[in-house]
Amino acid sequence: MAPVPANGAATATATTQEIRRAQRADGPATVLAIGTANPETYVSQDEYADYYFRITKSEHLPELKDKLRRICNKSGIDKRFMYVNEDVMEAHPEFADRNQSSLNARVEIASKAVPELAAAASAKAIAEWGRPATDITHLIFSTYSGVKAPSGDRLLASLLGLRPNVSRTTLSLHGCYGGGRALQLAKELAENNRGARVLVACAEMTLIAFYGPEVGCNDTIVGQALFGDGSGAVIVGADPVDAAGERPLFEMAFASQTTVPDSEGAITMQHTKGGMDYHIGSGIPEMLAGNIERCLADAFDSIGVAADWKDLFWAVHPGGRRILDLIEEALGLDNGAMAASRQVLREFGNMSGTTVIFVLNELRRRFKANGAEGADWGALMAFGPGVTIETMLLRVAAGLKGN
Ligand SMILES: CC(C)(COP(=O)(O)OP(=O)(O)OC[C@H]1O[C@@H](n2cnc3c(N)ncnc32)[C@H](O)[C@@H]1OP(=O)(O)O)[C@@H](O)C(=O)NCCC(=O)NCCSC(=O)/C=C/c1ccc(O)cc1
Repeated sequence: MAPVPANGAATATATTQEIRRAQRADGPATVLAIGTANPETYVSQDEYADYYFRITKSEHLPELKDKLRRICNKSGIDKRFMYVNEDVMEAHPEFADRNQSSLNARVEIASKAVPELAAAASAKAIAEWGRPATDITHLIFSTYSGVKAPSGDRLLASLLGLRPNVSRTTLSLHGCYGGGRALQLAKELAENNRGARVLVACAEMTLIAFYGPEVGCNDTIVGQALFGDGSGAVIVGADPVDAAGERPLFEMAFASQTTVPDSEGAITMQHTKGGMDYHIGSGIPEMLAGNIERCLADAFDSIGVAADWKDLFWAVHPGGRRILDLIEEALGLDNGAMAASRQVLREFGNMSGTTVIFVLNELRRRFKANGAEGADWGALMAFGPGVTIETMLLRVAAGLKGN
């Protein structure tokens, strides 16, 4: 057997197994940096019902406006950032009516604006990471907000000045679990490619699914009360290089995906000539609360760690206030356990797959403020169409300990 040098490079006579072993990282994937971005304009939740019915010229539907106001009041949201504003609606009045053809115009705008928003979040993550953008080896871009080919990952790579042989992947239509999916793939890439540095960028804009209210379509009212725009970026890599200033924030210990049986119709998304249609079933909070403990227990069993839910930190996708309430209840947690998720929901709303990265960022901020005292294991959970539940077990890493 030919020896493999200490730097991991295989010699010319090495076996394929030795080459394979040399390609793998030694340690687990870690989160090395996080960045977030939002469009410039935001709307306060108190004013949203008046604003939305005005810009979609729907004042003739006062009952629906009252319903939207009722849901906004119970949403746990203070404000949301959105690309769509009065100027966009002036320029594209057809966006208000989903029975008119508008998909082309939406995709035209989104195919530039969404990668630009992703570039803003990614640039912040790269600056925090401290290494040149050309050291990024893999890019995973997740969005459903208007896709065409060549896909947004190509534009994003060129906006950031990534190297020509960066290995790019776009994920689409994963809805609110896109961030969880992208992070799991980043973990696999980082652990299977020694030295890999994976940029995960998620960006969503409600532009693709923004239209006026319709009698009989309560999904639109619920969506209008909850969804916002944002982008989150994470740099993932194993075996952090101290000399390059890399300081790991979280270790990614385990990741899994679960599909809830008989749930196909519960959350759906589909492109139509008038944008993207979506359906949000009324029992989603109950469905998630009824399935989440099994996912967590299976994940911890897989790695042989006995966990008490009360001792974990939580990065749960805030799909809606009631989802957080029911999950906390199902797991027997205190009302403060999901404070990071609730804060992100309050400040930004539900930004689909991007939201969980904002929650991770908020957790990091909180840990930095208290030196990560007492924290060790945590769970990141994201949900979306399928119904799909993404679970990732995290561990606080060196970069969060001490101030
Ligand atoms: C904040 C909510 C919406 C309301 O709070 P509540 O404590 O349940 O309050 P109420 O029980 O008093 O309900 C208020 C109103 O909301 C209505 N409602 C309550 N969920 C529903 C319901 N899924 N249907 C249709 N009426 C409802 C409910 O019927 C009621 O109507 P009304 O009696 O006329 O006042 C709460 O139910 C909540 O957090 N629900 C979870 C929402 C949810 O499932 N989110 C996860 C899915 S997210 C997703 O699929 C994303 C897709 C997406 C797609 C496109 C994008 O651009 C971005 C994203």
